[in-house]
Amino acid sequence: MYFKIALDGSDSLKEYMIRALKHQNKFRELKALDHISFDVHQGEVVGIIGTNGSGKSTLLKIVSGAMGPTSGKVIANKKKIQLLTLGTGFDRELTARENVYLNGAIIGYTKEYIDEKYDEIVKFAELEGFMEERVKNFSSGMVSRLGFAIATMRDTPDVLILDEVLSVGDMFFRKKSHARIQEMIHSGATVLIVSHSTDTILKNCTKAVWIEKGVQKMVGAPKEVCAAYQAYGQGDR
Ligand SMILES: Nc1ncnc2c1ncn2[C@@H]1O[C@H](COP(=O)(O)OP(=O)(O)OP(=O)(O)O)[C@@H](O)[C@H]1O
Repeated sequence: MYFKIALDGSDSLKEYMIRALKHQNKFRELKALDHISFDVHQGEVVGIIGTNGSGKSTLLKIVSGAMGPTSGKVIANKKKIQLLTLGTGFDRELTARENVYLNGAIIGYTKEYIDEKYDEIVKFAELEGFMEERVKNFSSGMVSRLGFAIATMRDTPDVLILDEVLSVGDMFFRKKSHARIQEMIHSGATVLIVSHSTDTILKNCTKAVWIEKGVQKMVGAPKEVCAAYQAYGQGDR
């Protein structure tokens, strides 16, 4: 997977467009993922680890179909895959209530579905009494709780992809969100989890994939893969 990175960044979209028309924009290519290949069987819970910028989120976006790879392919039933990331699709100028509808629509819920689930979402996020407040006045924990409640309110899909959603909120909310994710995992879904916590991988996963700087370093039992990753982190990188 290649990304085009601008070499001399424009300060505004207007400047970018003018440069584009004059063919003045210069780019370099960044290889974000290189020859990644692994199988995931039904019911497996696969943990993906790697240091910052290794390509984990890019991989999840490709698997979910949110992004097309430059080359290679993902063989999966795309209709039944759900990517769960937090913090996308919030407008801080809108109220929390408005954001439930906006964020829900982005995820693909209908208005009727959100109407039906609204009270449940507010209760799970523990934001009763705050829903008419603008989100810009919320703490980051409150925003994350709302995002988590919206994203996990639907029935579990066949393939569930979780991008760093297990470290949300304070310790009490984290316990609750962990239980919700466990429920989804144990409902028989195939799950892909990105996490920086090897503890999370060891507790939840049946297989682990370690990706480092876009390259697949290891695929195997979580215990072995996490041990190799930790040894790498402690040594010279
Ligand atoms: N849309 C994009 N355009 C350009 N470069 C991108 C884009 N998305 C990701 N990248 C680059 O691709 C590389 C991999 O990014 P990615 O977000 O997949 O890593 P990650 O392993 O999920 O990182 P982190 O652990 O920090 O969340 C990074 O160098 C990043 O800057």
